[in-house]
Parts: sequence; C-alpha cells; structure tokens
Amino acid sequence: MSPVEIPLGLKELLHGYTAEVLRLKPADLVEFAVEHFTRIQEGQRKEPNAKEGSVRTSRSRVSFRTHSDEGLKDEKDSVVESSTIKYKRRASGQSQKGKRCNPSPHLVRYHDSSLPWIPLHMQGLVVLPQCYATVYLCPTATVCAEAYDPDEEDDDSDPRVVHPKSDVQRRRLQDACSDILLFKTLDQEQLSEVLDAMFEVLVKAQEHIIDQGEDGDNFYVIERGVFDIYVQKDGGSVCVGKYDGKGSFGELALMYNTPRAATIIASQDAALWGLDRATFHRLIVKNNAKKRRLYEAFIECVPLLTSLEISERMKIVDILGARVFHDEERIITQGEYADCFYIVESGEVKIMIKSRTTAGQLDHAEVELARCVRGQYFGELALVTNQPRAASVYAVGVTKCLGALYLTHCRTM
Ligand SMILES: Nc1ncnc2c1ncn2[C@@H]1O[C@@H]2COP(=O)(O)O[C@H]2[C@H]1O
Repeated sequence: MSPVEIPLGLKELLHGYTAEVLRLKPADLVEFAVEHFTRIQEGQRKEPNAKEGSVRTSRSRVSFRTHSDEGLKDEKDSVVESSTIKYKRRASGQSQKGKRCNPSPHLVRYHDSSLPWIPLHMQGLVVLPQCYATVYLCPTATVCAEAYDPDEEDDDSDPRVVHPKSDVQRRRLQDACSDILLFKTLDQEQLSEVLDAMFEVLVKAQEHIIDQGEDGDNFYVIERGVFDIYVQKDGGSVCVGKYDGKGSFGELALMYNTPRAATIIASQDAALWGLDRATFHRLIVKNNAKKRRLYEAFIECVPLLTSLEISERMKIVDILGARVFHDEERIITQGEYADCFYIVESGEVKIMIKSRTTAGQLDHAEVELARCVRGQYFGELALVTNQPRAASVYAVGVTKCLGALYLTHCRTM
C-alpha cells in the first residue's frame, strides 16, 4: 500500500478551522465551516500571488494615523513609585532628538476604533491558524504602509542611561530578567547596558501600569505580583489574560511606535523593572537585525512558516528569543497562563498531561501525549483558546527552542 500523501496546506487549514471553533464556539459547525472556508477562498482570490495550499490573509487598503505629542520627563531614580509612572511618558511619534518617527509603522487597525491596533507582523503570522483567522475575519483592516526601519533611527549617540542599583537590587533584577525572551539574543555588553538602564517601579494594587491607546514610554519586566490584561472589545473592557509573577509587557508600542494595545492593571501590590523607550530602541529593536541573520536559515526550514514570504518570516524572527533547556527541564507548566509559543530549534520535547482520577480530580501522574522535534511548534493552544496551559512540556536532552511572545496579542482580536 502506498503511503498516504497529505496535501500541502491541509494541516494548516484544518488547524485554523479548529482553532476558530475553539475560540468562537459557533452553534452550527457546518455552517461555520462554510463561512470560514469561503472567507479563505475569497482572500486567496483577492491575492492572486498567494501560493497554492498556503493559508494567507488578504492585504487591504493603506492609511496613516498620527498621535498627539507629549513632553518628555527625565527618569533619575532607580526606584519609581507607581504614581509617578504616568508622568514619564515620552513623546509619541518623536525620537528623543525631536525627529518625527513614522506615524504608525507596521500597523493594522480595524475601522472600528474601539478595537486595538495590531502590529503588521501579525499578518506575517497568518500562517499560524489562530492568527490567520483572527486577521482574516476582519477584512476591513487598514494597513499603515510606512515601514519602520530601526536602522534609520539615528539614536546611537544618545547618552547611556544608568540607574544606580545596590547589589541586592541588581541580583533581583537579574533574576527577573533571566527568562525574558526579548533579552535572549543580546550579547553580554548589551545586556549589561539594558540592566544598567532599568529602574525599579513599585506598584500598588489596582494601579494602571499601561492604558490602552496611550503612547508607549517604557517596557516592563515583572519581578513580583499579578497583572491583569484588559483589551477594549465591543465597547467594553475585557480581561483577556494575566501575568502571574513573571514575564514582560509593553514592548509592542515601543517596537512599532503604536499606541498601547492593552491596559495592564496590578491586581495586588507588585514590583516591576522599567526600561525606557530610547534604550529599548537602541538595544532591543536594533538587535533584531542580528537575530535575522542568526535565524534566517532555520526559519526558512520551519514547515509551519514555509508559505510566508521572506519579509514576513523576518518579522517573525523579530519576535523570537532563543532558550536552551536541560534534560527534563519544564518548558511549559500545565495550568499556567500562556504568553508565548515555541518552535523547537534543536533537540526534542515531550508533551505530558496530568491524568484524572475516576472522580475527575487531577492526578499527579503525568502521561506522555506527544513529542516535537526540530521545526515543530508547541504551546500555541492555550493562546488560541485563551485557557491555561492544557499540558506540560519538558525537554528531552538539551533542547533549544525559539519562543515567540506575540501570539498572546492575537487572542484579543
Ligand atoms: N492580548 C493582548 N493584546 C495586546 N497587548 C497585550 C495582550 N496581552 C498582553 N499584552 C501586552 O500589553 C501591552 C500593552 O502595551 P503595548 O501595546 O506596548 O504591549 C502590550 C503587550 O506587551
């Protein structure tokens, strides 16, 4: 018997449909399937260059948006009370030297202004079914075409920002930053410059760290505390997830010079480390060029991404961070909130789920569900369903994974 040949794109199509069913929970699956696949077909017709079998979004009209400017205040202390955060905004649409930046580069927004902006690179992620459906379902999206080029930003001569820290503070900061994906490809000197520039922010319960629609001032790394994520949807504010004691947020507005895409509120007293916009640009955004060189070849071979054009693949590289895990190290924990998915670069991972007792209680024994090897991805399901992680994932031997943060943003669309 000849082996079954799976047509190119079938997996993505079915995965996309499944993801949308999980996300939107339609009453009539067949009717939903007809609508879903009709939209895909229409999208492919609109974009005649789309490769056969590939799952793509339709490109749409081009428009620009500008933001109001605001004054810039200095940050001098290494500890900042949360009440002062709001006064540290830097001018939106302006570089530190007063030069006007591109108004809304790499940006897609629905015509309905109550909905958040999504970075254009989300369109690059359309091959990922959940994002594909998300962007595609909004065919009226407008694209701001002016490309943001970090190399154009002439900020190399900006003074180095240093917030002095005690040894204890420095250690706490290093711990908080040890898992931050966006810092993973920095070299030692760049990382130490970033750490020097970071300042501690003490936050009270219910404080707004970021408000959706505002200009981006800082990037934040969580040291402790829980933070709820709210996004404007259908005229109301919807809690779409939370950060529980770790992680980072606030990178989108700085990377793409867009208004804040979500509101972040501390649900208890908490501590953060902030990184100012200029340093974030100079070190993190510019480092993307290095990442592109590093991962270009690998990303080309990832089946999940093969239907993307080179420029789209490169946008995915921008949001990747590499992490090495040791044998049996847990990469994802069942029950935790999700903020990223992973692609295996080398090695292997096993996906383990806690079994249930006959009474339906979670047992502590774990059962192996599947394994992923180079080029395969995992950890996307919780982002699609907006549920806690359904299983744990462990490294089998030394394993290197590329984590991508931004899928979290698709959940809200
Ligand atoms: N679902 C989400 N949509 C948008 N932003 C999110 C979401 N989840 C977490 N965030 C974070 O919330 C931050 C709000 O500010 P930024 O847009 O700069 O960057 C955003 C992300 O880091």
